[in-house]
Amino acid sequence: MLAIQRGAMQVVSEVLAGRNLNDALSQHFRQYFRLEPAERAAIQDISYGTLRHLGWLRAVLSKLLLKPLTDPQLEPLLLIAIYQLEYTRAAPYAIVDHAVTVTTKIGAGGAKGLVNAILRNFQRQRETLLKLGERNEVACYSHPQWWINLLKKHYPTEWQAMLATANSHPPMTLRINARKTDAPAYLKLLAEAGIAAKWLDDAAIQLLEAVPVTRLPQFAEGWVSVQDEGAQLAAKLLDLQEGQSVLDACAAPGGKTCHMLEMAKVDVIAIDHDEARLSRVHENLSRLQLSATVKCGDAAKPTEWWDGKPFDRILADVPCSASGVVRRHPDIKWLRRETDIAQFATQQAEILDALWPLLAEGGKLLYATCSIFPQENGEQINAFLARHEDAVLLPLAGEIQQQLTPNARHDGFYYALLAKGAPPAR
Ligand SMILES: C[S@@+](CC[C@H](N)C(=O)[O-])C[C@H]1O[C@@H](n2cnc3c(N)ncnc32)[C@H](O)[C@@H]1O
Repeated sequence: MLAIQRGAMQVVSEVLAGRNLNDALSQHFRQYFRLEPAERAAIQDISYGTLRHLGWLRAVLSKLLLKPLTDPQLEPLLLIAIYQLEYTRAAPYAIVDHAVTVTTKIGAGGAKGLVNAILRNFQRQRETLLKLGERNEVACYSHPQWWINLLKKHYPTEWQAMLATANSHPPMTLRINARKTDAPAYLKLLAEAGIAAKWLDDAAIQLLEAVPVTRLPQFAEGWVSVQDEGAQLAAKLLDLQEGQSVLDACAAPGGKTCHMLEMAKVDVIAIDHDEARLSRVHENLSRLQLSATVKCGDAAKPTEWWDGKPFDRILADVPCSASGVVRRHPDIKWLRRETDIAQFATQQAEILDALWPLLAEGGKLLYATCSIFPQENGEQINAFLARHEDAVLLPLAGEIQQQLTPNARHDGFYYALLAKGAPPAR
């Protein structure tokens, strides 16, 4: 357990210093390449869990500390150890003993007694500490206060359920490649492989328990991809017709690009401004045996990459707060600042305004975010409609709500389908 605790401590410490959780984990696994798969999985689980429950864990720690910690490494070590004591099945004595040993290994041996005392006090005072959330919303919901306040304001009846969902484990959902098979046939393959699953809708199948993709039948052959059910709506809402030209303006890692190509014979240009992330688009296209034109470019500056031919369909899956997918990325809620929301909204408006002239008359643009904050969603689209007289907001097919809030089936998403017509005569 030493390598596990030390690893989780280092990863959580990096995130608390401002680093993205996935990057911190990948870097750790590159550096400690001899870790066993089970050790990697445990480091990942403890890091995710600690960040999921960070609000409560920090409240507990501050209650147990009589004075501030002098060594910055001790906070993440104590947080992950308290997380393990409360949420994992590891033996409590081993958690405490190993945390004390890690204290020495990281050169903080002088704090061994303190680490031991805090963890033992946690065990003794657990019942009282569990009640910390009664008077402290950050401890109760493990989200920053500004985030809780925004949800209370915009979702007065749903906010508590939304925060609870954001702290839960996300479902693993598959998208069946319609060019290779269909959902009923793939469900049979899953059953034969001993993987329990249920069919949600169209191409979406939810696994009852997450498995590594290498266990999925025909994954390498491109029969299936991992994609949330909410994300699978984008390609469906675009109403694609054979032969259309489609721009996917913020495409990486290519989940929606590939879904569009699986659904219809269309010509897709996939743009993203992040060269490194574009390699994932190439990988996905290649595994699924699909093809698109992939270009590195800034969606807000089309003159740098657009050949002047209007598109029939545009998908603007814009950068956003990602507040609808926090259960998949629990670092997000701690790394975001309230002021980031307005910055995202400005960036999104720039992208939308820059893409609108690229849409053919009669064409459709789908604006998408994985955010639950109205400033990036409904308010953004209302402001866009006020600026563009030739834009019309269309109802979504199948009476799908524009704002999807996260639930047991899908993550939080927002969709607005805009059609381009002539501006009204004056
Ligand atoms: C929500 S993700 C897109 C997910 C993708 N559509 C999918 O389904 O797999 C947003 C993407 O926008 C890209 N991005 C952000 N700002 C951009 C810009 N100005 N121009 C182009 N891409 C941008 C990011 O690099 C990121 O890959």
